Amino acid sequence: MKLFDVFVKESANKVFIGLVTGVITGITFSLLIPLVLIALDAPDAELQEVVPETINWLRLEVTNPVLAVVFFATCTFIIVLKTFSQSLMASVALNAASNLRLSIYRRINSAPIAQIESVGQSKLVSIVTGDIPRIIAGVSAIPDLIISLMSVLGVLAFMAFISFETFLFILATIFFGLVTYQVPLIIGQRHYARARPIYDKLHESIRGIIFGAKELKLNEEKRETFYKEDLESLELQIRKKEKSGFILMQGANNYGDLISFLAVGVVTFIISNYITLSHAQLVGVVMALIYMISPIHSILQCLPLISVGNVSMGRLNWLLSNLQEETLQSTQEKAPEWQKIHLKNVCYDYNLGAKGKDKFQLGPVNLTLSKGEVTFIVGGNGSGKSTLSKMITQHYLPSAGAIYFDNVPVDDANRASYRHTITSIYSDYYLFNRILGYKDSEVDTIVSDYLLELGLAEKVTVQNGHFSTISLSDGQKRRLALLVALLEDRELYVFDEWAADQDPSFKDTFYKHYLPQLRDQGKAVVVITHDDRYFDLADKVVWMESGNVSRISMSDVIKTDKYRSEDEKLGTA
Ligand SMILES: Nc1ncnc2c1ncn2[C@@H]1O[C@H](COP(=O)(O)OP(=O)(O)OP(=O)(O)O)[C@@H](O)[C@H]1O
Repeated sequence: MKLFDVFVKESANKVFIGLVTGVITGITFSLLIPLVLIALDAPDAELQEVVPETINWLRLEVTNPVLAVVFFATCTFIIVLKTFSQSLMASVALNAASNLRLSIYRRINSAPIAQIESVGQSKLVSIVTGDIPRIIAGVSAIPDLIISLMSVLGVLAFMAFISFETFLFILATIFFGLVTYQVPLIIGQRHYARARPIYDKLHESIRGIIFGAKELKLNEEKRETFYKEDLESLELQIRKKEKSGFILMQGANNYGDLISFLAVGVVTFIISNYITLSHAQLVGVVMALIYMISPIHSILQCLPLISVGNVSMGRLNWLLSNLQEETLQSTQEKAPEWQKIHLKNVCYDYNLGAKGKDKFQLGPVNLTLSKGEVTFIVGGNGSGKSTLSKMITQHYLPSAGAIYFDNVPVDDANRASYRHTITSIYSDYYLFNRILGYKDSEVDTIVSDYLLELGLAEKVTVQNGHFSTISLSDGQKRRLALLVALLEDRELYVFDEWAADQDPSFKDTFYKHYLPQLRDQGKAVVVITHDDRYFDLADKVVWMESGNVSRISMSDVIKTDKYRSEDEKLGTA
């Protein structure tokens, strides 16, 4: 997609009307010049007989009143028409810009999690906050460019009318000016374009300085190294590239501003030696050229914006091709009732095609999860617990094998419906400051009860579904996330190390109260945990090792193991 397509696709009709009115404005503008020339030079003899040459109007002496009225009426007409044309084009540009932003939000919203993770947060943020505004600026410059182009075309038409040969000379001069203007402009833009990938790295470093502030604060050497190598050096690279880009572009702009005068010089000093022009014709051409300074200046102002916008458009196109929409069917349909989830030879590959230590393959995993059952997934760091759970919650799609809800395989046609039966709290969960999907105060009472139950009532209140604050401790935030999950009342619950930062008493409450409660309500519950003290509370424990399920223990075995190990401890005591 090109920048201009974004603009035209928004409303081709309006763009066409804007173009036509732009042309009329340009041509009308050119008509002012002969009017002035006539008034200055050769008042019409017949006109003089009918109308006195000078009249008194509001104590002002007005020469050639008929021409004066025509002149000011034309000026008013131009102002009205130009404003109309600009407003029309600007409204198309603003709509295009806003719709573009909305489509990006929608695309991110509907992209598969794996693709969002693979693009990376920094690049995503850099494109949304850096490139989109540049694209918007580029799109917004298109109307000005078009209207100014039309004005220039109108004036050129007027010149062709005065003297076609002169017009050809001027056209050649302007063409030469515009071509030579492009050289520094293109080099300048290259410098800007080279700065963009450095911005991506800088965004990552900025995240480091904000989110790693605590770590850096405690180690002067680390802080200095990070500052120098990851911030200062990138800033210096960006500064260098942008400075040279700016100087070249500024030089190009100044040169561009003089293109019209260049033409004036050519007409005054050169063309007059080759083509015979009357004094009136010469004055007319020079006036027209001087008038062209403003639209040419505007064109040259717009061109860099449009071209920088095009660079950003390239990055956006890259993002769009790497962030595809999931081909899911509408979520309106309710998923069929289910009792069990079966994972059959399910595999997942990060970095498909990668080799060696970059490659992690999960599976093939065979596993059954049941409603009314609490399943713990346990294992060492990096063994694949979260990856497995993200497949269970339908965030990652298996690269091989299939997941069945009872006997129904999950596919694009029903995935959205099954997702509606699932809720999860991952370790990188995001806590919204309100309860989404509920209207007004209908949830306030039930949320207030939960806040009391979760020990948060003194910290947080709720009004019309909005939490009074989410500036809470890590453990408290997780309790609020648990509240939201409980409120959703889904059929499958997945908790990824939810209890990791809870105090001992609440950890106990989670394992001994909430998990059994969810099981008694007939929910399927999956808990990723390292809390081996509570393993015996699970109905099933799935042990992961290097991306594979190494063992599945049922509750009676876990309990026997636990008592055996406690006996052993007592025996050795
Ligand atoms: N977004 C990702 N892109 C590429 N590889 C990834 C990604 N996320 C995880 N991995 C790799 O997959 C492997 C398993 O990660 P996973 O998060 O599933 O482990 P885990 O058992 O949950 O670990 P932990 O107990 O530390 O949370 C790791 O080796 C990791 O490097």
